[in-house]
Amino acid sequence: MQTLPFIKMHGLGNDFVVLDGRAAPIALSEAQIRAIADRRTGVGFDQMIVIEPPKNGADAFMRILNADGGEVEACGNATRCVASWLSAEAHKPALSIETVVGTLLTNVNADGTVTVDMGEARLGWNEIPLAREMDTLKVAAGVAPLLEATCVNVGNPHAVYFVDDAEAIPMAEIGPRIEHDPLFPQRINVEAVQILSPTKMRMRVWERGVGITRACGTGACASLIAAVRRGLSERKADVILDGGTLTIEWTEAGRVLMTGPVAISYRGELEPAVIGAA
Ligand SMILES: N[C@@H](CCC[C@H](N)C(=O)O)C(=O)O
Repeated sequence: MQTLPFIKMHGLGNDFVVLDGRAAPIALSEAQIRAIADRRTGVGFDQMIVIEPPKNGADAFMRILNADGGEVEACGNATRCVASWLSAEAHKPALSIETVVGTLLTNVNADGTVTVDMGEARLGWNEIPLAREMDTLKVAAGVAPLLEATCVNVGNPHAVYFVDDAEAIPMAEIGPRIEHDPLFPQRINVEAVQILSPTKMRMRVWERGVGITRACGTGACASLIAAVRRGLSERKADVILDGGTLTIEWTEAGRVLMTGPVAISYRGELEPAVIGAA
């Protein structure tokens, strides 16, 4: 087995190993992904991204894998990172990137930040999905002090809890219990959100399949949408995460726009001993 080149990127500390599978397919088992995700013996990442040839005429397809090895539908920060990399390569700021749940439009802005149009949020109970019919605005589920969620699907599922003090929430303890609540048949990403003003909120996250991360783009989108639905926020606001700030807008037309910085940390090659660890 040969070495496998990768780029390590991050959006606000939400970090990614990005593999280029356009010229030759890359198929890794869940065990291999987990081995590469190991922060001591592998590289370490929140998500692994495999760029593949487009299936429907976009600029590229991106496959998204959580650190636990499971494939997921959406990752806002990784989409912005991939857009930045592919835009530089293609010498054009605007791209279309396919994912398993649809094609996303991206733009590298003049200041280097990247905006992604995450599409339309889904708010129906069976679109989150929840295990049984209920109003997704107020879902009685969770673990104290997170007891009533607003659920939003922005490609992936989120349970957003509004709190008085986000720093006081023991996310590492509560997050995994909510993630695995049977009400959420596909498990769920968990956000604790403190409203600071109608245009600013603080968000902490427990990511499905990963754990605590410094930022979650789709989580920031879900938080803004949940806050608008509850009358707590304007349609455009800054979401302050552990790793920095994303600007999120839910347009009147229903599109969800996310803007923020991206960075390349380093380029490297995965050794066969790591890839083959499984
Ligand atoms: N970090 C991401 C979300 C990654 C996927 C998530 N853990 C899930 O399982 O849905 C983002 O920036 O959106």
